[in-house]
Amino acid sequence: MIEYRNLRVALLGGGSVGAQVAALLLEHGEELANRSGAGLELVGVAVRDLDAERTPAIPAHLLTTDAESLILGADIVVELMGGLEPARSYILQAINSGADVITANKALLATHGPELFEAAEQVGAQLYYEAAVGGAIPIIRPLRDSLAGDRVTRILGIVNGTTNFILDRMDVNGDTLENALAVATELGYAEADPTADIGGYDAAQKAAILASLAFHTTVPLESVHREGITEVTAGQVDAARKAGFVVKLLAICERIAIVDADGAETGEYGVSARVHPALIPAAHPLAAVHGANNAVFVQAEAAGSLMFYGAGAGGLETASAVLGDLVSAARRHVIGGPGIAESTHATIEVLPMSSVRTRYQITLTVVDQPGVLATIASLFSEHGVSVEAVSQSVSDGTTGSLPTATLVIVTHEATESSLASTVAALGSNDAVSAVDSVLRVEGL
Ligand SMILES: NC(=O)C1=CN([C@@H]2O[C@H](COP(=O)(O)OP(=O)(O)OC[C@H]3O[C@@H](n4cnc5c(N)ncnc54)[C@H](O)[C@@H]3O)[C@@H](O)[C@H]2O)C=CC1
Ligand SMILES: N[C@@H](CC=O)C(=O)O
Ligand code: NA
Repeated sequence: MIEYRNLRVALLGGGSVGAQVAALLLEHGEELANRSGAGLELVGVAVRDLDAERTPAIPAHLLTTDAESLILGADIVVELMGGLEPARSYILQAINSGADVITANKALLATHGPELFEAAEQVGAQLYYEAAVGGAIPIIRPLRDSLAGDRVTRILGIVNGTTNFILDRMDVNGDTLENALAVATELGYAEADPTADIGGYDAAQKAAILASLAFHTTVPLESVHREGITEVTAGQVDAARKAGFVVKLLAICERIAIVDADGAETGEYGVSARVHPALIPAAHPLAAVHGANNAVFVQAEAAGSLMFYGAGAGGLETASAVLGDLVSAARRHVIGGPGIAESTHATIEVLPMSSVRTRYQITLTVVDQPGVLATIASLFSEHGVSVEAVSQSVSDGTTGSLPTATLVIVTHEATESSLASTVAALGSNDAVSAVDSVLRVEGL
């Protein structure tokens, strides 16, 4: 057996991901050393409760509640506790003591990423975070390295396993959001506070990370438009299926040409990042992403369209990405030299949601009488929204003594602001009994 220099690995957090990382490190130590050129010695696991049950179990002699002492003297610190504090302080402590850091903590990176990257750059350390987006799927390294010579134009992805699992169960099994969330939590997919998942916060954090990486800039979390799945109804999921669509929570990061007041392109670009439920055609590859899987489409000027697909959540699956980062960190230690700084040289304007253009499906209950369709169509055109398709079906209800009908309208691309004013005008028009649903349509 080859004798390698040992690197001391400190693990912070022994939960769904941490316990799996510890087990794989202990089990595959020799193989990892052969791949890295250095031994990866797990010197301890900082936990909150020494007696908590863990799957798989972590040997008791490795457990400690003293994270700060564990970090001292570590060559590599793996942060898998989650949350902003004390994770941020521990990572800064690790960096400032010369350790490389691996984290899966997208909440922390999306909130304090620039501070952490700056601290790492100052001391020549490296911060690795493959597990923070798309779980096991390699997506950070492809954006950071493989596509570093290309120009990314758009990312369209399913980046939250829990919400994809829930929407899938609502669609395929007719499950409720509450039931499906309980199962996702049991399976270790959900965040410690699952509001982060269903409220779209987790996906927004990932969108901020992806947009920053892809466009070589810093996209603050506050500028990511965020809507979760709590307003998605079983009726919408059902209607979508019947109309040949599925509802997915999407993260969309785009490079957008900036236009002047007359709509002419100025030659400048901005970026936008948004997370919201959207309809996608049933034949679209993203529609076939089931369960807690994730998929990220990347479009780049030279490469064209690429798709990254696989397990987006789950302790063991996510541990795979952490182990990959551990091997990278160990190889870097063997070679020596400073870490590679984050590429944020392009300071690009982050555009507001109002300037995003997309297509919409609007479902209305209207009074079923002659001339209504013409009234509705003229409302759309008055607000600069072009209608692509309208379908009408008889509804069971009445407004006063008048029968009602359901109209499903799909628009051509329009700006959010034009759509918002159209919806407001529809809502206050006498012919419209109710605006039942407004969903964006992607991937057509
Ligand atoms: N579970 C998953 O599928 C994925 C999780 N992640 C991220 O990985 C990280 C860990 O996630 P999970 O393992 O699922 O969380 P978890 O809640 O199962 O585990 C976190 C562990 O850290 C411990 N901990 C929290 N604060 C601590 C403190 N101050 N001192 C010592 N220990 C502390 C907790 O007791 C718990 O055992 C999070 O940042 C999460 O967002 C990323 C991708 C997928
Ligand atoms: N809670 C997250 C875990 C992975 O990032 C998810 O459901 O995707
Ligand atoms: Na990943």
